[in-house]
Amino acid sequence: MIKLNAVEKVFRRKKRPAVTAVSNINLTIEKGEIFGIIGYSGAGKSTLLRMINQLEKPTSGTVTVGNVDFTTLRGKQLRQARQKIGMIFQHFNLLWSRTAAENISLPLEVANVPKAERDAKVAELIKLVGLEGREDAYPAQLSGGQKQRVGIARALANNPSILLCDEATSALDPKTTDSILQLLLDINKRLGLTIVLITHEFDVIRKICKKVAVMENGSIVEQGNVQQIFHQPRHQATKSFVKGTELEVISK
Ligand SMILES: Nc1ncnc2c1ncn2[C@@H]1O[C@H](COP(=O)(O)OP(=O)(O)OP(=O)(O)O)[C@@H](O)[C@H]1O
Repeated sequence: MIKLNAVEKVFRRKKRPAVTAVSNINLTIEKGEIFGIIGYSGAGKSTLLRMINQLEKPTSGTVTVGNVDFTTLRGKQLRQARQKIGMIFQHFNLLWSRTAAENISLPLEVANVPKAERDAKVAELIKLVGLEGREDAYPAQLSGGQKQRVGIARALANNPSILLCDEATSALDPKTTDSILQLLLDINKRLGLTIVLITHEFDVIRKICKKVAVMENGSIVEQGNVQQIFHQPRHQATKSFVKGTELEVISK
C-alpha cells in the first residue's frame, strides 16, 4: 500500500516567487491496484508521482510504501528501497548507444547481479513484453511502442512491486497506446504489480484504472472509483475530462 499524508511540495527559486506544485495531498493506493491521476498541464501530477519514489522530496508530509516511511530514507537505504519501485516515461529515457537487451540489463548491472543471472532475467523480460527477435536492435531501430516495451522491461528488471508511469502513452498513436495499456494490464494481473499512472487523457484512465484522482492547481479535487466518476463527475475539471469519452473498456 502507498499512503501519502498531507504531502506538500514548494519549489523555492532565486529572485522569483516560490511555486506550490502540490498542496495537502492525502491519498491511499491499495496493493495490486491500477490507480490513475489525471490533470491538465501544470496541475502537479509529475511532482506528485516523483514524490512516491522520492525523486522529489516533499517539503512536508509523509510518503509511506508498505510499512516504510520513504521520506526518512537517505543514501543507500533509499537506493535499495527505490529498487522496489520501477518507473516508465513519456519519452522512454533509453540509452541510445545500448541495444534493447543491454538497456533492460542496465539496472541489473547497477545492482551487481552476476552475468548469467542477468542474461536469464533479460530473456524472461524480453518475452514478457513481447520483444522476441528485437533484443539486439538499438532504440533508433525500434517503433515508439517497442521502445516503451523496452522501458517497461527495464523498469521490471529488479522485480519491483510498484510501477510508476509518467505519461507513458502520450507520445504514442491510439493503436499503440491500446497495446501498451493492454501490456500494463497483463503485467498487473500476472505479477500483482501496483501501477500508478499519470495522464491528461480520461481515455487512458477508463481503459485500465480502477480508481482515479483528479488534480487541479496542486490539489486533488475529486477521487474515487472510475466507473462512478465517469457516470457522475462532480467537479468542473472532471466533467471536462469525461466529456467526449466513450464507455468502452479493454477487457479488465
Ligand atoms: N523543478 C521545478 N522548479 C520550479 N517549479 C517547478 C519545478 N517542477 C515543477 N514546477 C512547477 O510546479 C507546477 C506543477 O508541475 P508538474 O510538472 O508537476 O505538473 P504536471 O501536472 O505534471 O504538468 P505537465 O504534464 O505539464 O508536466 C508547475 O507550475 C511547474 O511549473
